[in-house]
Amino acid sequence: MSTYKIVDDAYGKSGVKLLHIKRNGPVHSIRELEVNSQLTLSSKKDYTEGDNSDIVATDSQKNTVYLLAKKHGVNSPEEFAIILCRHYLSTYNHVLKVQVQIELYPWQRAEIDGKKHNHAFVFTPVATRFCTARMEKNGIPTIESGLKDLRVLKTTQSAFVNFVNDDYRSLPDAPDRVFSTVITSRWEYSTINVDFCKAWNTVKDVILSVFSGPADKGIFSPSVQNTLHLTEKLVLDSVPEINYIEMILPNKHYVNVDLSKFKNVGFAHNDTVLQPLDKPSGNIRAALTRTLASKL
Ligand SMILES: O=c1[nH]c(=O)c2[nH]c(=O)[nH]c2[nH]1
Repeated sequence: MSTYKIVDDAYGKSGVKLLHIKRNGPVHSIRELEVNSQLTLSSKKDYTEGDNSDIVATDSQKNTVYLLAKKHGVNSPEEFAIILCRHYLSTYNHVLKVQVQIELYPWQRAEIDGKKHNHAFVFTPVATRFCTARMEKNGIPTIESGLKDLRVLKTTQSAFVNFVNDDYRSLPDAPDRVFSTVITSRWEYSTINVDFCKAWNTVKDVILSVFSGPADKGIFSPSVQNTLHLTEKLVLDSVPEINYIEMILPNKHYVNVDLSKFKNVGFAHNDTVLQPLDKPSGNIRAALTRTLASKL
């Protein structure tokens, strides 16, 4: 007869959306979040016996998100995720493990005639910020943060040459090409004593500066791989509380259009016309971690 063991289980509510408004006199600040909480219980009788007596309903988890936002406010998404983890573990003896994922909507304070507005905001999707907090009974929370959908493009200072030249190659060397990608990155903190908003902005700024270089001259990239690695190195150098970072860079191709057949159409300018390709894209990924000696 076969015997079985449940090896991985968690349940919760995903897509709990909330807008938190903090009023400081006439100056209002907002956080719009989407929260996903997942609990793992000590007993599996809900799965095996159909006994619901230990289940903190996913509907109650939704209520908890709203109630704790009202009670504690929402500072950074990371801090709010930790508040939720601690709440479940301290309120329910039989909750063994909690994972809270939060996505932050990219609202920015509006600027009117160069002045920051008291209570108007603009949706500015430069990049989406997200985080995950994980905590076990009697443990300490671990935090990972990240960004996604950061789409960038530069028109020069990128090359791709000297790669494998064999019967399968058709791509010519490209000493000067367009470099465009949609950046996803996630990183792990070695501590929760971090200014999470400052750290997130530092990572975003490092990513943009290694990709772009100085405003007038730019910075040369010999490959997506090398730019990815230099970015991760500078992130670990810039934020000591981060001990691991991973980046995924799809290489969004912009290909030449062959206009050589159109001999009778004159071109007054030496402009470039390229065709953006949706698919396929390259897909370059790597993670960088501190070696033991350099950990905090
Ligand atoms: O930066 C690049 N890395 C690659 O691995 C690769 N492969 C490719 O076709 N173009 C590029 N560009």
